[in-house]
Amino acid sequence: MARALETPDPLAVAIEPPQNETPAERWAREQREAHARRISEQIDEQIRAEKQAMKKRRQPMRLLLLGQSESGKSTTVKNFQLAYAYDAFLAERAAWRAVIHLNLIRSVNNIIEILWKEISANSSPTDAPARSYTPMTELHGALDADSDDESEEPEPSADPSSCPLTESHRELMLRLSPLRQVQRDLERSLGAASSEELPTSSGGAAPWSLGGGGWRTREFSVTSRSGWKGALGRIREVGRKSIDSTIGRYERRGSEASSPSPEGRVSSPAKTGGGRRSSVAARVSLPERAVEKMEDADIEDAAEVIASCAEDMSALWQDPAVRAVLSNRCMRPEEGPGFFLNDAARVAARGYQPSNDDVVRARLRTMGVQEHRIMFEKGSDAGSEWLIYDVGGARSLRNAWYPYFDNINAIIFLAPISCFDERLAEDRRVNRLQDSLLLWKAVCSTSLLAGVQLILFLNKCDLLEKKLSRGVRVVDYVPTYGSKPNDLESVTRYFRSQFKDISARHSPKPRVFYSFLTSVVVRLLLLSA
Ligand SMILES: Nc1nc2c(ncn2[C@@H]2O[C@H](COP(=O)(O)OP(=O)(O)OP(=O)(O)O)[C@@H](O)[C@H]2O)c(=O)[nH]1
Ligand SMILES: [Mg+2]
Repeated sequence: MARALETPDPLAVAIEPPQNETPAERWAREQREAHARRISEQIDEQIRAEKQAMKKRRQPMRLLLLGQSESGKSTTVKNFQLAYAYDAFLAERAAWRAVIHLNLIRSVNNIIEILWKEISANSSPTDAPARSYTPMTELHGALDADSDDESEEPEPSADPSSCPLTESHRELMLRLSPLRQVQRDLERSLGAASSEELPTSSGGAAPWSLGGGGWRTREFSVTSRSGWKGALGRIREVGRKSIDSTIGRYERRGSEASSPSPEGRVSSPAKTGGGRRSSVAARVSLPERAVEKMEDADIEDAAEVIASCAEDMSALWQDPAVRAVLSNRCMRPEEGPGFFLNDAARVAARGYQPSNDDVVRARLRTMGVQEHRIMFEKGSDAGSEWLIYDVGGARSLRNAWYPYFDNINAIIFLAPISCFDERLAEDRRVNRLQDSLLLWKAVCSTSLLAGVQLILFLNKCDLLEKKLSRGVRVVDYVPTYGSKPNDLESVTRYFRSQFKDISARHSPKPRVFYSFLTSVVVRLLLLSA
């Protein structure tokens, strides 16, 4: 033990300065030691930074998509999935078939509504169809921004000779009448998101900014795998049924719900049950199903009826007289969401499987907030995870946004700038562009988002370009536009400056303004930055 204490510490011996060290040697040694210390500290710092970065990388990037209804939020998510989570996209692709079918037949039914209205307006009171017409919410027509007139369709002249529709058009429409019931069945199957009706809202553009309703918990949250996709994902191969009996069921339902009486009149849904059926609609008579709940097999039934109507649907859309009626009423269904009539033959065909583009173009309203998890498989972000929150943009759904403002890294705000001449579906008094600007202002000024990066997508530039080239004048709806040229470049520059100005004036602290001109329906096409 005593020997051990007498032994010098080998470490101290190793680092002690050499004996007989001259001042110059000492200075050089100290320089060397200081340099080694600096290097060591640098290495420590580097290790610390790498650890931090790794920790950060494990934290998912949280991205929130905001914007009014039909601004393109869900379409943007589909684009992200296509680019970065293709396997997940593929897994869900087949489930979109029913949505696309619903989109297709909704266009057909809406057009038929207009045609009946045209016939009714040009008929004498005795042979006018006795029915009430549901408002068109999906077709985009011209609007007068300053007008308080709530009517959506210009009334045609009441001159019977001016009506281009003939008896053969009536027959075509009657043959397609089973699609009304198919629409109802698919809507029931797909749930509230597929309904055309939305509660009107008195909450303004940004209800959370009014206080009170903004502090709700995430009660509306649903994940991307729940809801209708889950239900449709369970669809299994069902035994093929007799096409005739399937069509017969729908013809019976359709005839009772809305097909014309033998005099060619259309009975209102309230008048179902009585009366004789037309020769077209009553080929097969089957007992009414007791249970109305849609099952997997019913979706297949709907697909069969749609397939049997494929030719008639194409004929309706290609018909010059039908186009003339739509055009007279300033109706452009082809510019509305979820328009598939140009592809009716393909989409309605038996065995149809949606393509990637079909899925991107399909329209299904988002209810509540959907969470999408994307794991980057390649590129500089490989291994990192993104959580994308896609919200329902209708005014009545915006209260659910506020809880998602917390702990978010970035927001993509979509403003559809082609909508400068359209009204909000939830509140017909409000111009859609005006609603987007109000919403943008509320988002910019929300203090909880003061440190969050906002990225603005001025979307639907493809539709804007079409509209402008048709001669729709921005100044007629946005008087402050003045006499500037009515071309894409000038219009987008003006709209962008409006959004930029709001960001600069209403952000609680300075933030960089990032904006892009986009047409997300054509693969998140960034037209310019
Ligand atoms: N032509 C064109 N259509 C677009 C564009 N972006 C979206 N759409 C279409 O507009 C419709 C509505 O788009 P969605 O992405 O469902 O809109 P959303 O913002 O999610 O709407 P909500 O879920 O109601 O809030 C879809 O049918 C899209 O295909 C675009 O840039 N150009
Ligand atoms: Mg959506």
